[in-house]
Amino acid sequence: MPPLLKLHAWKLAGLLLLANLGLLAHLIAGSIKPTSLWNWTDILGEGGSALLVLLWIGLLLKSRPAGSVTNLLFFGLACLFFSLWMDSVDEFVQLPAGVGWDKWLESGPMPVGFVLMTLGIYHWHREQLAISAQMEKRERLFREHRLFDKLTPLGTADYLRLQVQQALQQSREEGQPLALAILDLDGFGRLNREHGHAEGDRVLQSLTQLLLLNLRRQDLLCRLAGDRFVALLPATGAQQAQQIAGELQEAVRHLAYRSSRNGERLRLSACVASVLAQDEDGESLLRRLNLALAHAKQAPAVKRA
Ligand SMILES: Nc1nc2c(ncn2[C@@H]2O[C@H](COP(=O)(O)OP(=O)(O)OP(=O)(O)O)[C@@H](O)[C@H]2O)c(=O)[nH]1
Repeated sequence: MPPLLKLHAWKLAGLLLLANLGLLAHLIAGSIKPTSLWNWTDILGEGGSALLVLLWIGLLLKSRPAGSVTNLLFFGLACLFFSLWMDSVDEFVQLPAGVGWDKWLESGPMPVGFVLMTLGIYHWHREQLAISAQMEKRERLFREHRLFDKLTPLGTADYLRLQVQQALQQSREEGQPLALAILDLDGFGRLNREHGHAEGDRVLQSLTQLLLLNLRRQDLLCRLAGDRFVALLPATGAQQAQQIAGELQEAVRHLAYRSSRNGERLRLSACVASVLAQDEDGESLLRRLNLALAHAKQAPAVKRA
């Protein structure tokens, strides 16, 4: 049995039974009209409408999950179908004068069907709103996923921008300082060329773990680009930020990273800088941070180390 019939067998059997009972009642009470009396316009209009409603019922049951909304829509459509079917039957069957029940069968289920359909469509609308709200949540989650780096478990530059904006607002509200520290590996391009891109990836992953280990719980580390990382340091003054940046630089210098090819030690070093947030927006704060790094890079290596 097709799944559609299996799921809605009772409903469909009930509709079929009612439609046949209606036909039977007409056949018992009346007689078939001669074809010369058939009104083809009515037959096509009413019979065609009944068939279309049957098609709607099929599409409805095929496309919707079983449940109360589907039932309301089904019974609504079933009433419309029954009315139209009875209307079509009296085009072929002549009932004796004085019979009135056929008018009830034709007109009675129609308004009931419209009421059920209205209720069904109203609940369908509410169901759609709930589904849309769920989709929106998923979409937000998906969008936020895109803000995370693929290589490291860190946020991207876009994520950093969002977090900096929020942190600036929070620091203003709480009257706390906010600082940013930046770290950029030295000669990473050369490391890539000499040891391969895959080795470079592993260096970035180890470096990420190292930096995270050396930061506090409240700090946020993001990967700004390539070999450049930024730490957002809430409730941190200029001096403390400088100290944290210096510690990160030291940690990188002491990292005993061994290449995966022959286990040789790859010596790493990094350039760091830090800035204290002023009364400014996130973009200008990040611009100042990059500028501070550019200045630090220009300083002689001996002075930096
Ligand atoms: N392995 C690897 N390399 C990357 C990735 N993203 C960027 N890079 C490389 O990182 C290098 C960064 O180059 P630069 O900005 O010149 O950095 P650098 O070679 O360390 O130069 P300085 O910072 O001036 O010392 C480029 O060669 C990029 O191809 C990545 O995800 N994985």
